[in-house]
Amino acid sequence: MSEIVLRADGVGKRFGGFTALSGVNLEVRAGERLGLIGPNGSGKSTFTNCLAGAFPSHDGGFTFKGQKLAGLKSHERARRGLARTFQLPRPFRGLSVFENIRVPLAYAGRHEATEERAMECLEAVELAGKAQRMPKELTQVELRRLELARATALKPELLIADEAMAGLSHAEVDQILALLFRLNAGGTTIIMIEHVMRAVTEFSQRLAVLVAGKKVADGDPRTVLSMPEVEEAYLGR
Ligand SMILES: Nc1ncnc2c1ncn2[C@@H]1O[C@H](COP(=O)(O)OP(=O)(O)OP(=O)(O)O)[C@@H](O)[C@H]1O
Repeated sequence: MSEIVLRADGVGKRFGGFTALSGVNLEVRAGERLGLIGPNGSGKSTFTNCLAGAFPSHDGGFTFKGQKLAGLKSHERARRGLARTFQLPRPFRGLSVFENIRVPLAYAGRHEATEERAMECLEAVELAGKAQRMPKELTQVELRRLELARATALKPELLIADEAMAGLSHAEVDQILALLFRLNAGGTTIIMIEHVMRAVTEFSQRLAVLVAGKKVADGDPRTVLSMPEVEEAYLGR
């Protein structure tokens, strides 16, 4: 079995008096494809934000590649190999597709040829042909592909894909799935947060389920999805 790349230990987060996450433990192994699911408002994005360093957790913490992440800012976590996509893609609207990838690479201070790496990233998401276009000229699925290129430009070891497929057609979901499978085959560990159940079940080797900020299940997807508490909470049966 491969080594544990990420460990969450008792992660908790409150917003004022509201507890959004409570005592969440999770282990992810190198190269794994994990689906993190749960109903709206169950804490999936809050978990991602705590992990990525967008805001601090109140309790517990994360260990990534054997090192604690507490106190590290988002960009420091990114440099250590942790990447995430945003539910709503946030391209730099005033920059071309190419510059959207090149600029963050240059900012990250990579000494490798950033122009070549930027082009390689666009090729990987099949956007090389649109390198000189502006984000507003892209379709929804192309924006999601650009978001994936941005997130993976620094060759992360772990990618959290937060609802990368919301609102896409069946065929477009397949495009994103194929990209994520390809990234994983190249060695990237992936946590998929998704409401498109077909995609989650096709992709995930394991499922973890959050309900009201607590992890209620974690295991083989078929077993997890047939658990009565998961069916009741998640599928509303
Ligand atoms: N910045 C914030 N301030 C106050 N409450 C917040 C904040 N961010 C999230 N919450 C609350 O925390 C809870 C968990 O939200 P979160 O976005 O993590 O859920 P989610 O599982 O990602 O939902 P969805 O599937 O709809 O994206 C929700 O009740 C939400 O309203």
